[in-house]
Amino acid sequence: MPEPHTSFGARLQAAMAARGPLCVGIDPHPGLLQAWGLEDDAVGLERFSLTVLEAVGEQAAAVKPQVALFERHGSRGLAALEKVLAAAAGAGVLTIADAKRGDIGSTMAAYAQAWLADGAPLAADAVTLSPFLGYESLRPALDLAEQTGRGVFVLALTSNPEGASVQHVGGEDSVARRIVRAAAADNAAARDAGTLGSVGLVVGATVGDAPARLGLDLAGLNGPVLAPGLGAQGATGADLRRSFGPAFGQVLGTSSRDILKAGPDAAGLREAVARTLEMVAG
Ligand SMILES: O=c1ccn([C@@H]2O[C@H](COP(=O)(O)O)[C@@H](O)[C@H]2O)c(=O)[nH]1
Repeated sequence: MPEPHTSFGARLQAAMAARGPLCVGIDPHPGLLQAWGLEDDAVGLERFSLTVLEAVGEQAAAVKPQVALFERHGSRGLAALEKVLAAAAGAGVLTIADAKRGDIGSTMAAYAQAWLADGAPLAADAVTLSPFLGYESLRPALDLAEQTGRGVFVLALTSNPEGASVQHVGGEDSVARRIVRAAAADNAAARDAGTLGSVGLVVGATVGDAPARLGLDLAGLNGPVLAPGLGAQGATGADLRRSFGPAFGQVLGTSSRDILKAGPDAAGLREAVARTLEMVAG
């Protein structure tokens, strides 16, 4: 019989307890590549990403490669991403592929295979998903993540101001609230087992009082909350505490550009992560 997996929720919970509640984004923007003296090509992407991983992998609870910035280089960019994901796995650093996938169920199964199957070239520890086709359309990914000990982060309240025009709709029964409720139901077994569930949500660090105004029970989610928006988008550690209240302990803050601009010097990157961690943990 195959060994049972330790769930993503449990692994992330342990990493956050050991290293602090910070995820470092690996976003190789063309401007950053140039500032680091790298070419805007697959070699540059790989060098950039491995530099980040080697410098700060041990400080972060997870790293989050932004898939779009690899995809813009086609197959060579994706080959670079495969190497980065493999290097992180080898170094024991959890990876969240920020791919924001979502599709009708039959095709969703293929996206799930791509990011969450054992042995898949692009397998990460978790992937971000978009529930715009309906939360249940994500079921193939939710099921495969559970089978393989991986996780997902479903967009609920995104960090961009335009997100409100969809996510806040519905008053008492807002779109965001439905997503939170559905994810909490999927984490019920983990709650009963006393661990953090593997179905996480994305709620931006920039959303202010929206979680309270919309009545989101994020503490009841019993899963991790990935909170992008720190630094470059203007959010602070104090914003996280204000927005998430009793769910603050589940929050994994994430920052990309604000940390990455300190590279390529490894000491500079480490200092930027330490400063961000201090701001988040308070
Ligand atoms: O609501 C969301 C969901 C994802 N993101 C992603 O996080 C990083 C943020 O980068 P910064 O440089 O720290 O602003 C980026 O990859 C986004 O696609 C988000 O910002 N908001």
